[in-house]
Amino acid sequence: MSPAPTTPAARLDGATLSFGDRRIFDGLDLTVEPGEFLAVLGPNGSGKTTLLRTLLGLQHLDAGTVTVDGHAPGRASARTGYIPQQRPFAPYTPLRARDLVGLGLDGTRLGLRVKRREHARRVDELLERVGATSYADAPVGALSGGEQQRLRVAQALATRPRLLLCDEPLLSLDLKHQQAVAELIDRQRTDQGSAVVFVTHEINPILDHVDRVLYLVGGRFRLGTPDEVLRTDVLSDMYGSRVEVIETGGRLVVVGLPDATTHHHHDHQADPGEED
Ligand SMILES: Nc1ncnc2c1ncn2[C@@H]1O[C@H](COP(=O)(O)OP(=O)(O)OP(=O)(O)O)[C@@H](O)[C@H]1O
Repeated sequence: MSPAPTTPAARLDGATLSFGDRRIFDGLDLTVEPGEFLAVLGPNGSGKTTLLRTLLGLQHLDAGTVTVDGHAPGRASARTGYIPQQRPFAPYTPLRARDLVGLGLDGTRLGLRVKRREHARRVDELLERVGATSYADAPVGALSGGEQQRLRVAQALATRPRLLLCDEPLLSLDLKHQQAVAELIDRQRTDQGSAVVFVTHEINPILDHVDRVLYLVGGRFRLGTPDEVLRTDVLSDMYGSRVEVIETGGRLVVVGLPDATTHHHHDHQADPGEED
């Protein structure tokens, strides 16, 4: 049974969460419509990954509600695709490219388990979709970062998710691969109406695809189109100091961000498969 077309892909109502005395979300309301591309921006530690974990059902809120495609998030795993932050595979990882993509199908619930031939056909289709057919049988550890990332996209698309959660999927890719991976993700929403929630530090590679931006800073948020949010007055207000947004050659450059907001990573990765 497919849900009514108006069911939001994801919805947070009054989401409130603190870790100790650190407020991450305070009355966050967010509705992501099917087919919408939402970029999530903000400095280190502002709660971007925590937002994805909330939508995966891995992080409980102190108050407020969350639904994914109209259901509690933990119950929506087949409706949710997840591209985790990029960690390169170890050189001798005993998986071929096609095995990795197949894991995206195997992870679904028992009743949905597909027959072997259908499984192989679907893996081939996914490999082709991300342009990975030529290295389908290569060991994943031997592939370049960009090739590995294409496979992760294919894996996340395996269940034709209603909601695609992406945690900095362009990190450490060169410009060409950034564009290619961004386009693959974007195609999923235009072809199949998936909503995309895309965490990033760098808006420019996806600026052409983005419908709205959620900007998180210190427990506060702003939500709107890139033009509404990525502005000198809005960001200066959020950071509480002068931050300038300059547009140059179709790119947005943000100048004057406080020091603590330079790039850096946490390593609390989640495997949504564990929840099933
Ligand atoms: N389970 C947890 N327990 C305690 N603190 C946590 C937990 N999960 C996250 N935090 C803290 O909450 C804050 C937000 O973390 P989160 O990883 O969501 O930030 P982020 O915006 O994704 O940051 P980055 O850009 O550095 O990846 C951080 O200060 C982090 O240390």
